[in-house]
Amino acid sequence: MAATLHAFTNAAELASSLADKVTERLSAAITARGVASIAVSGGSTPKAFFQELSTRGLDWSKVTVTLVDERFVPADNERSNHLLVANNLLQNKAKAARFVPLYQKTDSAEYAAKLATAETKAISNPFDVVILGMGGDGHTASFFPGGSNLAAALDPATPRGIITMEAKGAGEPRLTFTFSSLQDAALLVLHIEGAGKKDTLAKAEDAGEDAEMPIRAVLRRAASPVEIYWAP
Ligand SMILES: O=C(O)[C@H](O)[C@@H](O)[C@H](O)[C@H](O)COP(=O)(O)O
Repeated sequence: MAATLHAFTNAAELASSLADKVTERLSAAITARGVASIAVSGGSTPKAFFQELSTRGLDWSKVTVTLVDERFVPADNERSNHLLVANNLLQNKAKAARFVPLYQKTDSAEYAAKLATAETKAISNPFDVVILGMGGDGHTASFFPGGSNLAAALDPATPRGIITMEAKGAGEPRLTFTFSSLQDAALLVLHIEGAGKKDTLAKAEDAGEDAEMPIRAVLRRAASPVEIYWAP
């Protein structure tokens, strides 16, 4: 499906525009179905956007927020995406939203993935909004090049749900929604910032295997149009 680039002068302008777009989509879902869902990525890029979105006026009590992926660490660990979202998105008006974590206090990431799949099954699918990030190596979600479950994660036949991923550069074991869970969101966004990520995107848009730069699976095979939000 096609990708559209939305380029902004600076990160603040991008954050405000993306917050408006997401608010519009979530509000439309609430009007249509009475509920809305959004899955967001972690990392450093989305902080300003989360803070902007947290101030927007919509019926947050009807919104379920979850994560595209999570590090297998508890929510009080500084590497936790849950902590990032709690501190930057689930505040102000967005405090009223329901949050569904991926991390589960279990002995293994595999068992946590099983529990998280059951926990997240009830969230509307497709998602109303998915916000993806991208690493400099072309990973997105926890679809890392060389990842332990990369083929399964990117396989459109893999059922919706959470699987584990281990990879060099990923740090702890990861819990990630599969490609099939994310690729048909009503609003599918790739949020990247900086010249380096723009270069990575250009490389990803070139020929090559999806497995080499997993963001390619989204750019090439997502059922939904990919809205790329970029600022220098
Ligand atoms: O858990 C994570 O780290 C994210 O889900 C991951 O996919 C992130 O979006 C990219 O690694 C980009 O991270 P930055 O925004 O920090 O560059």
